[in-house]
Amino acid sequence: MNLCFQNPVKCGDRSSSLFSALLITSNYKLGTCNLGFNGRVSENRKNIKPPVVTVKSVSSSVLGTVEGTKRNESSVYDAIVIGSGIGGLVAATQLAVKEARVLVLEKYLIPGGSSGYYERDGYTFDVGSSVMFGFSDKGNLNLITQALKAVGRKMEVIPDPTTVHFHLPNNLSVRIHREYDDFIAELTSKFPHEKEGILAFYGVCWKIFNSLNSLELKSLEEPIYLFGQFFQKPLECLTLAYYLPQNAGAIARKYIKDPQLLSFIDAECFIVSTVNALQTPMINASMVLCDRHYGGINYPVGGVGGIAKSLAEGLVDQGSEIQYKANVKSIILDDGKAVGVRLADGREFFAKTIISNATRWDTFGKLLKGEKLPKEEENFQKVYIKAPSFLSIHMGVKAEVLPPDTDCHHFVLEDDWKNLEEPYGSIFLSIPTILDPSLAPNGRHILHIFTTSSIEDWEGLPPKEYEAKKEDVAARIIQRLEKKLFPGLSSSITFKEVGTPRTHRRFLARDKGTYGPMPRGTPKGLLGMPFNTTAIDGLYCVGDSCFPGQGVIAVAFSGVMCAHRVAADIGLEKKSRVLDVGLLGLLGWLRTLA
Ligand SMILES: NC(=O)c1ccc[n+]([C@@H]2O[C@H](COP(=O)([O-])OP(=O)(O)OC[C@H]3O[C@@H](n4cnc5c(N)ncnc54)[C@H](O)[C@@H]3O)[C@@H](O)[C@H]2O)c1
Ligand SMILES: CC(C)=CCC/C(C)=C/C=C/C(C)=C/C=C/C(C)=C/C=C/C=C(C)/C=C/C=C(C)/C=C/C=C(\C)CCC=C(C)C
Repeated sequence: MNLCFQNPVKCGDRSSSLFSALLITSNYKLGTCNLGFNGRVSENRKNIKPPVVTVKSVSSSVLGTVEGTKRNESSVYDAIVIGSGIGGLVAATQLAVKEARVLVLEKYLIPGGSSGYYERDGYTFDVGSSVMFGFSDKGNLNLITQALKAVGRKMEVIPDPTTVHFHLPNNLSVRIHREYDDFIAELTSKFPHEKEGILAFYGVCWKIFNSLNSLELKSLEEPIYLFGQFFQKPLECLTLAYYLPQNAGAIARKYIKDPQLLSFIDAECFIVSTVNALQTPMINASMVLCDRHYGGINYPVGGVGGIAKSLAEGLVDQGSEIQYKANVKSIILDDGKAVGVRLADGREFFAKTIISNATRWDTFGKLLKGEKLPKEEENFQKVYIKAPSFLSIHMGVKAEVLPPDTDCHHFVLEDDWKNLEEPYGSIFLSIPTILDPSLAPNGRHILHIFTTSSIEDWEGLPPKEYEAKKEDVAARIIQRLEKKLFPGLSSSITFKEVGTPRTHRRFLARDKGTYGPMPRGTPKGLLGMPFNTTAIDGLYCVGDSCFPGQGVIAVAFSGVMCAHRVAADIGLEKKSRVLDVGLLGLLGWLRTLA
């Protein structure tokens, strides 16, 4: 079966033929899905009409001056966002509430990217993760809740009592309880001789988390804000600066000696970073290892896809726009500055700033193809490689196959710790219907199973062999779960779709279907991770190939940071040119040390 990710209706034609057919090459009105110029729009923007772009020639050079393309004031947006993943949507909505005029261009039919959804046979499947950090009503780090609130949205959520149930070698079984004390009690019962080490390691995580939670989160590339935070919260900022270049594994080894416990901490890190603890930045580890107990993991009623839908609606309420089936093929440069984008169907749009939610590899390798790769991007690609993609199995099963009290999320690594980072070595499993039964027909559960897999394993196969291989690999993964967790699983399946790295590449437009950036060696914590500005004037990146990396809450933070930096650059926030030059230079230099 060919998996058609995310399509909420049916497996549809994702080509731009519809738009190509509609394309008129001169003086055409740009149709948008929704042009709701209502909401909090300033006086001088209230009467803005849908923009009219006069296009004399759609074949102007992507690399040089945009000859033959006339841009009038009203056709120029404050920002164009390429892609509507959570990173792109948060950047767009945060700018829109600052009264910027934003246009989001999404290749697919619905918003959300990896955080989208699709519906089949009465099931609503989350495309990606169902584990939502940052979705509580507490503190400063609930970035998903805050992003929705900024555009007047709130989703009903269901608290998850157990973040993950680990099933590990030597029959080590650990549940990550919502209550921190319950989790510590369970872990120390398995490793009583390491009680002090456990408390010390997770204690450092809390120190970092509490520092993060005390800050107002904005762009670390904007000096007025950053110096302001250092002035108001010097201890917390110094704590964060101290841990910025450090990794979780090295800190764990200061306190913990038991090799099996250290492997458990590797697994804790692997599920959020796809690498072991020695390669996982301590700030990121602290964020997830504590937020799950502080705000807790909360699942949105109706599925994860509702987050992106709500953000997209909120964006339109603010007077900005989103267009679907809008496949950006290139970024238009004018005298070295990013000024617009060109779509696969030939349409062009212009803006003061361009924000790419495509990965940095796609942005610089495809959307700016032919341009010399800037030094900063070369450095990024030296330090980070593309993490493998996933093989995903979305299934509907008869409810009775799950024992009572089954947890929602599981991580399975059966026999050998060495397999943790191997392709197909470990298995992630989410059963969101444990929390929200409305996602499946009565008497059924959803099982979303995923395991790391590389595109190289799936390329060059004729269609029949590709289909057969999908079935074969999926059957073996299902058998492993049947053996470890749910006897009778194979015979209880009522629906099954299998996606491969090729599916991820096709539907999420991510180079090699990558899950995100992964350090080539041992990184210096987060030091080498680029922020949002790029070497191209007017071009910004957002999403998981920006600081702080993979994860829905992480890309939400990158969206918040990006919006703040862009707002400062287009005059919607305070900025100091002199301080900017100093800070951006310093950060660029620090990255070269990573
Ligand atoms: N890849 C996965 O399987 C997976 C699974 C679970 C969670 N996640 C997490 O989701 C997060 C990713 O969020 P994100 O915001 O960085 O991005 P994203 O990949 O979720 O979204 C990017 C969006 O940009 C669109 N896009 C890309 N190129 C385009 C183009 N040229 N023109 C128009 N649209 C284009 C895509 O269709 C997609 O909707 C990461 O944190 C990742 O860890 C990923
Ligand atoms: C600048 C300089 C130099 C200095 C300064 C200092 C300072 C002030 C600093 C600051 C910093 C900051 C603020 C930072 C921040 C950070 C953050 C927010 C981070 C975050 C992070 C997050 C993350 C990483 C997340 C992630 C997550 C994830 C990935 C998830 C996933 C999940 C999954 C996959 C699921 C699983 C499942 C199963 C098991 C089934």
